[in-house]
Amino acid sequence: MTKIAAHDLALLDPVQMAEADRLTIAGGMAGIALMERAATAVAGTIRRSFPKARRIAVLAGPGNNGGDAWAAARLLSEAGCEPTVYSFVAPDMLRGDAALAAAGYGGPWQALEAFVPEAGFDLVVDGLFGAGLARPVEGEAARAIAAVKGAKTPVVAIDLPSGISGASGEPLGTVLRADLTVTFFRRKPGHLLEPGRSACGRVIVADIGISDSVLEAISPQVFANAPGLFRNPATSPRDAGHKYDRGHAVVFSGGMARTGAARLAAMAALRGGAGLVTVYAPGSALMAHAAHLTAIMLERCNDAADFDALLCDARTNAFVLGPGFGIGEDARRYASAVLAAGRRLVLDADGITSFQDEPETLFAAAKAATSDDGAPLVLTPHAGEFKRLFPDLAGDATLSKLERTRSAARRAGAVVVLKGRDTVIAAPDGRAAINSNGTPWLATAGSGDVLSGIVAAQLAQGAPSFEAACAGVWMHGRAAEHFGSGLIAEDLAPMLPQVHTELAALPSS
Ligand SMILES: NC(=O)C1=CN([C@@H]2O[C@H](COP(=O)(O)OP(=O)(O)OC[C@H]3O[C@@H](n4cnc5c(N)ncnc54)[C@H](OP(=O)(O)O)[C@@H]3O)[C@@H](O)[C@H]2O)[C@@H](O)CC1
Ligand SMILES: [K+]
Repeated sequence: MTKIAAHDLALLDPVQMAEADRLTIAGGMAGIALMERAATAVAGTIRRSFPKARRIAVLAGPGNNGGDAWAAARLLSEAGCEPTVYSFVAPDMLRGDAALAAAGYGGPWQALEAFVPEAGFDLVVDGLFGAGLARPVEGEAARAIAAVKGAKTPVVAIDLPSGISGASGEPLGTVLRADLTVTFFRRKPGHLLEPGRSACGRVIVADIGISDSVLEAISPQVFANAPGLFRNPATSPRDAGHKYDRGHAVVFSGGMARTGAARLAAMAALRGGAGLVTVYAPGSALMAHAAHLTAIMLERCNDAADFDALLCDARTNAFVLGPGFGIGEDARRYASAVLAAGRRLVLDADGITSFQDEPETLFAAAKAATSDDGAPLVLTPHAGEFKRLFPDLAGDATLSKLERTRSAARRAGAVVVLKGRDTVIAAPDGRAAINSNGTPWLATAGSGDVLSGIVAAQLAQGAPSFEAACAGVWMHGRAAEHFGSGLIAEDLAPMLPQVHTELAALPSS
């Protein structure tokens, strides 16, 4: 992972953002100057995105989010708009920079109680609560938010939609839904994690003069998932490349009636960039596979003896176990053998469920196999499968999806990909990424099988497990975007060449 690219993708929680603020002020910039720049970004975005908006209701809270709102109201007024500020507290109750911003305004304002969105406003600006949201939004603020929801007026949120936690994306009391959110310096996890992401609308990140160098001190570990986080080896094939340079992925198949999932994963592994792909199938399933597979190879794997013989081929370097495999002892034995042989493993679906009663066996095998190259195991659970391996984390309502996934990765000694609209990828060393591409059509049968194959392809090509998982999740989402509406799982792998082409066209980092 290159430093600069990853820094562009860093997500800062409210504590880290406050530290960025503190370091910037300690470096000589006045707090009010930062607020003024934030307000300039908000007012400028409004003028560009809503050029016809004249009558603007500006809701201002008790802290610096409110301060941004007062300063933006002044700038909008100077630009010829007609803002009215509705303040949560009497302006003489404001402190610090927010008090200075309110004192500089001089236009019309009223108490928040007087706010009725039906009063002919073209736009509402939400400056009630941002990073400092500390408890559920109730009372007068909740009433104002409900009134905004009832009206059809567009909403621009400052930093975060009020009621959304910047750290977790979770709602705290009544939540405002914005059409556009202007945040500062870097996005926050709450802009990508649901339901925060949906509440934000479009997110614009404004430069307010905080230097990238503060990130060195903060050393963020959470990132937005995007190509800057990974390098796809398939996009830079060596001139005289050999198929073995791109690795040999193996997909375990279930029995005769359940072979489709393995083929979906296998085709995704091949299209995902693995040089060779083989399906290991029980004897009963060989004919079904033979009738369908062409570029993908097939081997009989009936039992441990077959598997031990197959493992002698040291070129097989990345395995997928789970899709359509069946739950039980075979899955546990093969998974443990793959890890013990120093190969890398994507464990999905039935493979995960097979360890429901003994997760510690899996975690111990993953840790024992961890080397300087990092964690050899990638787990790709959906929420239900996650609960089977980590019931306490799944049931802890105080944890965000991000915290849950990071804790699971640490405990398991594995990269954990907790799937969903806001898939979180976490490594045992604390790094995490939040994915935001893809379409609702990805929620379709077999989609997860395809993901496990794409991740295995990146492992086969030698990508470290965290980067492989980030790349796989991103490519999977992007393939769905390329296809568009009506997607079924079979449509994903054929879209991967376009995704490779796109990745290859990006400037190398
Ligand atoms: N950091 C930066 O670099 C920059 C930050 N900037 C801006 O500052 C914002 C952060 O400001 P902030 O820290 O003052 O927090 P903010 O969101 O205004 O809320 C705190 C206030 O709300 C109150 N309160 C909380 N929850 C409540 C509830 N449910 N119901 C009622 N009250 C509640 C809380 O009260 P308390 O908990 O203290 O009793 C306190 O009074 C940030 O989002 C961005 O817009 C920019 O200017 C540029 C640079
Ligand atoms: K806000």
